[in-house]
Amino acid sequence: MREEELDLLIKLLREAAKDGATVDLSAKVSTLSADMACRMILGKKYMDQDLDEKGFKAVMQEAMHLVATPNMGDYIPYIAALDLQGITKRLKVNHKIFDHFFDKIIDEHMDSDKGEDKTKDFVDVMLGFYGTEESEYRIERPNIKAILMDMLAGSTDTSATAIEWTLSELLKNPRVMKKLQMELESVVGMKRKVEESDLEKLEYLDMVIKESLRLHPVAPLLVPHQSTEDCMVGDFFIPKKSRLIVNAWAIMREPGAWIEAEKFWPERFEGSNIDVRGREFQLIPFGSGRRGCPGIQLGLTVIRQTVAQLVHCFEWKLPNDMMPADLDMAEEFGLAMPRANPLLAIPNYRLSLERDY
Ligand code: HEM
Repeated sequence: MREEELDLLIKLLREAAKDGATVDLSAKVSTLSADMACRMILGKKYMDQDLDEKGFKAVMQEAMHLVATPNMGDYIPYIAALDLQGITKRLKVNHKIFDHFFDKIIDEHMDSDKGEDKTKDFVDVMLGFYGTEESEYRIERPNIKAILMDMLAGSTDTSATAIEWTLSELLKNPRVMKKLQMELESVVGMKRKVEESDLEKLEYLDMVIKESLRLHPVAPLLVPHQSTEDCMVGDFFIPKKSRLIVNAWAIMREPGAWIEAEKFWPERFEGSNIDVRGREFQLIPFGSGRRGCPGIQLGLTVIRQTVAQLVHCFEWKLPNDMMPADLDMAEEFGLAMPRANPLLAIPNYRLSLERDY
């Protein structure tokens, strides 16, 4: 189903390429990522209006923004009830929108055909444990909704943000774009599209994505953690129950840990065993340890497959004869850190397929 969704996007971009049109890549990738996530988690695609008139992306980004905004009430508990920044009020409105949406999805799944040969999606699996007395895993409707929220929030904005930053860096660095296209030409060839099974052979692609996640971590401050016991970190005493915020963005640009830390230079990973799984603390785009990201494998597959396909199928240039060096790379604040301004580019189809897809 991931392949089907990506094929739809490629088809749309081929039409744009015929007209020489400029494409809003940020919007296209965001829709792709939301559609993939909905199909994998909820079993089908939902239209923007199914959630709210503002649309899926806007409502999800509002949630991300609100949970990342420092709330004075967390630090001065006796003013929390006053909700001086209006965060609680806005979160309640946002929560209601998701709550109705998830109720609708659960009801649809409960009413749908339970035939033996029906392919089960993630919601069906959870409903298998719903209210049962027999299983040790018993979950109720609020648990299902919370898990759905985690899965959707974890998988939509994150992959889309990582893809838009990688494409931005490639457009800003034509040398790297060319080198990646040459790797794709030699591994995949110009007569077919990239398959998921090609990904493990694409070593330069892997370095490009690592380098992009290093400079543009999707969750720059990870997710707030709390210490379960008193401990020492270096010379610092951290009391039990402290809120801990890890500045992954700063760690991954730390000049003591990286040569020319600000430079986009994928070759730094050549022959290096530093990976993104949080075993080496200088590269932690998915966090580390027991509360590290559980969706890492899926996230990496979606990013690799999408970037590889877009770069293999099309030449890209910036609109209005903009020079690569002039591409703006401003960041937007939130739990996730997308581009502040959409990435616009003009595609030009470059494959000569043996068969049309
Ligand atoms: C590019 C893709 C992704 C990136 C960069 C990413 C990044 C992260 C980061 C940095 C954290 C916090 C880790 C920490 O604080 O140590 C996290 C947590 C989490 N991620 Fe991801 N993620 C991605 C994709 C996904 C996907 C596809 C899913 C689910 C399908 C997912 C589900 C989660 C969940 C549930 C948590 C919370 C884990 C916990 O608190 O125990 N993520 N992710």
